[in-house]
Amino acid sequence: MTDAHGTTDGWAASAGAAVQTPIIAIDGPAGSGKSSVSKEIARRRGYGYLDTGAGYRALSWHVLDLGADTTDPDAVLDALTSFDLRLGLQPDDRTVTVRGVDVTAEIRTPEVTAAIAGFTRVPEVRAYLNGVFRRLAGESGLAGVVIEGRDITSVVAPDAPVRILMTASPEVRAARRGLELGSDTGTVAEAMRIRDESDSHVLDLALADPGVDVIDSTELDFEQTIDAVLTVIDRKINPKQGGRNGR
Ligand SMILES: Nc1ncnc2c1ncn2[C@@H]1O[C@H](COP(=O)(O)OP(=O)(O)OP(=O)(O)O)[C@@H](O)[C@H]1O
Ligand SMILES: Nc1ccn([C@@H]2O[C@H](COP(=O)(O)O)[C@@H](O)[C@H]2O)c(=O)n1
Repeated sequence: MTDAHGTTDGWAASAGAAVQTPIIAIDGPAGSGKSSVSKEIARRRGYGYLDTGAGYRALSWHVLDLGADTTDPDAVLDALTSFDLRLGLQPDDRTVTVRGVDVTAEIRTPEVTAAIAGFTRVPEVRAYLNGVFRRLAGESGLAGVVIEGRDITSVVAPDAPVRILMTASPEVRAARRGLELGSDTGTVAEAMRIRDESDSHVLDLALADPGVDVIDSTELDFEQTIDAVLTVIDRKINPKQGGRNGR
């Protein structure tokens, strides 16, 4: 596990500074496949995997645990002073701790998930978390880090050599998530609609930045999606080889 409060040498100090660790930046709406695809890419390429949503979830848990109001910007900013977050970068270790407490399961509860929306529009909070994410990736010493979230291609790592926006139709995303959770697709679809709406201020699905590759997995199975992502990575990181599969 890596300490989120490490020193700030190198590229981690600011968004535009020199990047030593190649970043694969992946964004997408809820259920678009970001985390499952990013983890598999990290496994196959020996990269680290950084789930920025887990950072937002951990902060939500922390503020609630302090008994503070997640919709009060001052309370959330106060809470940052005691936010001792540890996030693993190994794709098969999802452990998240806050102040030494293992919150890996708690951060996925509906209560914690719902409370995140209270502070995601506070610029200082986003800037703080972005600094944490950049430090974690920049100090990892790994051959590469796949960072996934909502604003990675646009804000956290706009200079990343590989930037991908993952999409899938709302119906397909809800069906996949419903299958995963064993839940009713209609209920899942409604929860996703609410989250997509709330997240629309950080992720504009209609407007991928120039240079961002859009991968729509609506008609793709998991393996085909991985193949599409690897093709983009190889085209962007090893352009002289003409990309994976000669593309
Ligand atoms: N191409 C695909 N074909 C079939 N199933 C897929 C595909 N891509 C992802 N899935 C499945 O869809 C579900 C949602 O994927 P995942 O959890 O990776 O989404 P996410 O974008 O990280 O969601 P969230 O933002 O809510 O965490 C998972 O069960 C995953 O295995
Ligand atoms: N870069 C990010 C990542 C996440 N969020 C917010 O956190 C919520 C949970 O994220 P998951 O990836 O675990 O679903 C998400 O709905 C966003 O509100 C964010 O703002 N920026």
